[in-house]
Amino acid sequence: MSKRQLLTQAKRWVIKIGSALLTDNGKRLDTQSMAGWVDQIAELSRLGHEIVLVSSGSVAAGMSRLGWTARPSAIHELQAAAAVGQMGLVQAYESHFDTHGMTTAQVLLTHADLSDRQRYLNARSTLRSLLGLGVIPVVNENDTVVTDEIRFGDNDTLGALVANLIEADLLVIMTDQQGLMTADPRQEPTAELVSEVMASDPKLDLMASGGSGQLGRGGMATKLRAARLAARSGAATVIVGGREARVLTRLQQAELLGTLLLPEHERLVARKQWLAGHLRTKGQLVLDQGAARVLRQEGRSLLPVGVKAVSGEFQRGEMVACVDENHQEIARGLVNYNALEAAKVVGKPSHQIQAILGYVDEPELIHRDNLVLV
Ligand SMILES: Nc1ncnc2c1ncn2[C@@H]1O[C@H](COP(=O)(O)OP(=O)(O)O)[C@@H](O)[C@H]1O
Ligand SMILES: N[C@@H](CCC(=O)OP(=O)(O)O)C(=O)O
Repeated sequence: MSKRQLLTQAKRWVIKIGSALLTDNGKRLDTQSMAGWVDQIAELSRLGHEIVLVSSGSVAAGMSRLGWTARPSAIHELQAAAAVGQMGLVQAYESHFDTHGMTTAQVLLTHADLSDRQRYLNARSTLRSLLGLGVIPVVNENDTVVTDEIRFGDNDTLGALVANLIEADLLVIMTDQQGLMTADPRQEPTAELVSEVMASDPKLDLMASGGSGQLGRGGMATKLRAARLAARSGAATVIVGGREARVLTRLQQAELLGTLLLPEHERLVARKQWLAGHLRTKGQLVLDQGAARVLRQEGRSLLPVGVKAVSGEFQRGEMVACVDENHQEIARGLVNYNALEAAKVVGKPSHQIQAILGYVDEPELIHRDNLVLV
């Protein structure tokens, strides 16, 4: 199977569109191109792919609405432009998606949001709910409250963080070059396109060391870093020229476009390695014999009904150990309920969670994707 078949099979895509591409010479939003990408995203969605769009362009759109011709350097002016421009940006997406009968949602995030556990979980469940509802989330940085990000314009990293957050299979970074080239094509006209490579390959650092274009901020270095970040949760990345005709649908058909950066491990393996190695356990769940057996032998999710006792203090999303009746550890995983809630629902069938807690987040205590056997 060609590696490009990965793209046809990738269920969940994060598509990042950079400033360099979105703005018509930095003067205004290129709404005609935006309409073209929206048409393709609508097509991908009809084919069963789930899409989160990460779109830059608020600063440039704001500059044009405010009648500014040069990008300001003062942070508060950039933030003001972004606040004005974000309105135009989401308006343009909303109206184009509407022609396909599709609904969009605006999600503004900061890197700090994603490093706070509770906010991370909230962002994750919001995005998952939106995808479940068939809505297209349109994500940008919350420029009103950030400083460095707006200065370095690093939506590439945001795209990768979103890919990690929703466990995407694929991150597509659309930019103004055809992909990652052997050198910055603005300086080296003979530079050639790299078609397929492992994201971790050290020789890429030198290739991507050139700066950015006039309008973009991050250049290739942030795109490479984003691909490596996405690879940590097992997602592949494609860096591709967004001006190429029907670029997204052609990628979906496994056509050789742009640069494919591959992860070392497939998504679930990468995620489980990360789970196993990175988190401390905050509590324990004692399983009955049946639950211990299905976890060990069939790799299934852990339901509350198979748990006899809960100990420790843990929050939703934290790591707990699953032990058998002899206190032998079987597995560990990220728990869907906090210690108090878990204590109330253990031993009970999942359909009773609603009646016991007054709400239900998930039917499992630990989903199998979040569970590693030890
Ligand atoms: N090896 C490379 N291959 C392709 N582009 C490169 C490379 N090194 C640096 N660049 C520069 O990166 C720019 C794209 O990044 P950037 O301007 O930040 O765009 P965006 O707004 O899409 O994030 C290109 O226009 C190019 O000048
Ligand atoms: N959030 C800001 C800046 C983001 C930005 O420029 O990022 P990038 O497209 O990666 O260079 C905006 O929407 O203009």
